[in-house]
Amino acid sequence: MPLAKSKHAAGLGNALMRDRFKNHNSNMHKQSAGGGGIARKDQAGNDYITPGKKEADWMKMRSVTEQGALDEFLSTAELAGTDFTAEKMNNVKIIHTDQKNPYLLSAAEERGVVKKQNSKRARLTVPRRPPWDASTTAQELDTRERQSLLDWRRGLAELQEIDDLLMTPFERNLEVWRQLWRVIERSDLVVQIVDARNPLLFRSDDLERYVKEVDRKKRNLLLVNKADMMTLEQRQAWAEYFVDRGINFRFFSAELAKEMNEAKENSFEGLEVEGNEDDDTASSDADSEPNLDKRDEETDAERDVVAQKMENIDLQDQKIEDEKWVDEEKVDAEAELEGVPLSVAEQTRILTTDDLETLFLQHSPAAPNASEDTDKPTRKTSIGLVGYPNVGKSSTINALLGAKKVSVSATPGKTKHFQTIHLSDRVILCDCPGLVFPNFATTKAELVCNGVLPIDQLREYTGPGALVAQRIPQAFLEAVYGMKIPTRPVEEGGTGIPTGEEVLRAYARARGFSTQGLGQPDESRAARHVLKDYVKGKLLFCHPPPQDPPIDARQFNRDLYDVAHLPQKRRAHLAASAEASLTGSEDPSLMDDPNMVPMPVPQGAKGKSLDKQFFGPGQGSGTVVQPFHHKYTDHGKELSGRKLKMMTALEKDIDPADVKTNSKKHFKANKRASKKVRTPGDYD
Ligand SMILES: Nc1nc2c(ncn2[C@@H]2O[C@H](COP(=O)(O)OP(=O)(O)OP(=O)(O)O)[C@@H](O)[C@H]2O)c(=O)[nH]1
Repeated sequence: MPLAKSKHAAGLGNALMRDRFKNHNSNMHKQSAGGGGIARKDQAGNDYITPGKKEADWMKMRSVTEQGALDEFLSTAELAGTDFTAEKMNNVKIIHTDQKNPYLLSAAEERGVVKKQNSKRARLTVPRRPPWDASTTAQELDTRERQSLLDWRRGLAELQEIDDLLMTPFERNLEVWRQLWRVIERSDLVVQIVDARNPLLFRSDDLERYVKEVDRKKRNLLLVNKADMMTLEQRQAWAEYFVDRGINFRFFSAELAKEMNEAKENSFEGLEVEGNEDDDTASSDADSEPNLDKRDEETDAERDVVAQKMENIDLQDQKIEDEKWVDEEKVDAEAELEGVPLSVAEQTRILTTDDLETLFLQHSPAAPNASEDTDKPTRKTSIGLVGYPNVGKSSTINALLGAKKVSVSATPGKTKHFQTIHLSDRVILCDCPGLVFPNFATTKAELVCNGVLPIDQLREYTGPGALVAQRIPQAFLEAVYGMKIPTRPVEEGGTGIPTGEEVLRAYARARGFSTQGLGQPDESRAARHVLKDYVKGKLLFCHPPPQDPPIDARQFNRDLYDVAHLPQKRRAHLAASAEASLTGSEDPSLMDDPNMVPMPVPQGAKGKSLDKQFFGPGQGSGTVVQPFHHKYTDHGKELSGRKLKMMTALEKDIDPADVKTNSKKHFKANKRASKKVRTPGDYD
């Protein structure tokens, strides 16, 4: 029998191997056939497959950022069109294994790294298009472009490998850079869009230099998008930083602009309905408000929201007026050069789409030399829009167009081809594919938190998890997620701030995410959810501008963690809880939830220190999503009996194995059943 068993086992193993390789080979065969690849044999009898034209076209616009060692080596060799052996010698990588903390840096280490980065910053360049003229053939230009990109990549590889500096996963695909070159060549104004939460990570100052190299007359603008995520104070701090460095910048929020567009549209629709006398629902009495009376509740609610939005927009204008006391003399250096002196109030204002279009028109080709008899430019003003994936280029264009003409994605990397959009008969927009510029980063964890490295493929989550725990105050995390984060007491060595592990375990328990086997809280899965919330801005953190001594980041962000920044549903819970405590009545949903933590209610109706311009109800709340309801469920039904006991045990940190079961047989059945338990998060 034992012989028979082992024979059987060996047979199965071999069969599996045969099966796997058979499938693999046939898949490969199918792929190469489907891609239109051409198979060749060299003199030594080796097989080569080159991608067919169809496949190459599809592949060439793919964004190439992070490459494995082999891919990097192969593509470098391909660009160089040279011999593999020689390239291999130049590309030897030194792997450092002696780092104390592989994921995060201590404050002292970070200072050291930043100092080193600053000394090498001049080498962070974007690739230049090699010079060409009418006599250059397409073939020659192609070769020169490849050579230029190769030289550039070698320079950056040196920074990474010899100087041991961590960099953003910058774009390596020549096709994508070619798109950027075209956009720059066409544009009168190149708008670099950056995420307001960390403008310097997303900004390439060398790009601005390059724009000027191409043509001195071209202008640069740093458009700090997602400014709805900042307080006025934060915008002031950044404005000061940009002004000091002569950077031409403006704040914008595609999200707010969209809300304003919608509010306007809705109010127009409202007016139309009210004014429509042919409407069946209209009363014959012209003095009354017949249509309003006849509207259903939903429409009334919509009107309230629109009215609230319009009120906030008025508030914004009022506040801008109020702010004019601020030093009117201080002007933006480059803006002044361009003849547009800006007050500090203007610098910190979030532009509307109309403002932005007016700003674009100031860069009309005819504008600088416009004489009395030529008030019309000879051609449309070209505006290039450039930036990392997901900074909001499509949203900005949509907001400018006032209607959905370009699809907006929540996944990075949607815009892949440079496209032109006629904004008006005077302005044309050139939308460049999202591309990652070479920049320094302190840790990979930082890149993950900034949405530059994708979360779905994340294996090392403890570093980014720790950053979230350090940055977002515990009370806010607890209030957003309706959970309690148990932390190690200070007497036992705790720091008073939860660790990443503590946050992720608490979240996993609250959502019922547990690992297979021992059923421990699934921190990895929790990390993916929490990090996505951070990237979306549901867990909000804005980087302060660098200065010496550094600005305290917690202090800089303190006004972002109040009730007004909680998701709508959590706010409703808190309001109900406050009311219940005043009236003495019980709100079962809150009283039953032992993990619900009260948030400090801010002074004043909306919080004393809030930037009311942009954080009124509904304003800039695009980042807020519905929080989960903290109840264990099985296919939508609330858990009961043993399953609930198991989950509760997990929550209390009791080993589920210690939970009493009715019988062994019953336990096995439950175990089988519990494998099928899916929480709504499984399908996220
Ligand atoms: N809060 C807030 N979110 C924004 C703003 N602008 C864009 N977003 C969000 O950011 C995400 C990315 O926006 P997109 O417009 O698709 O970004 P993109 O730069 O065009 O991205 P690619 O198409 O990948 O190049 C979306 O989830 C938007 O809702 C803004 O001003 N405020």
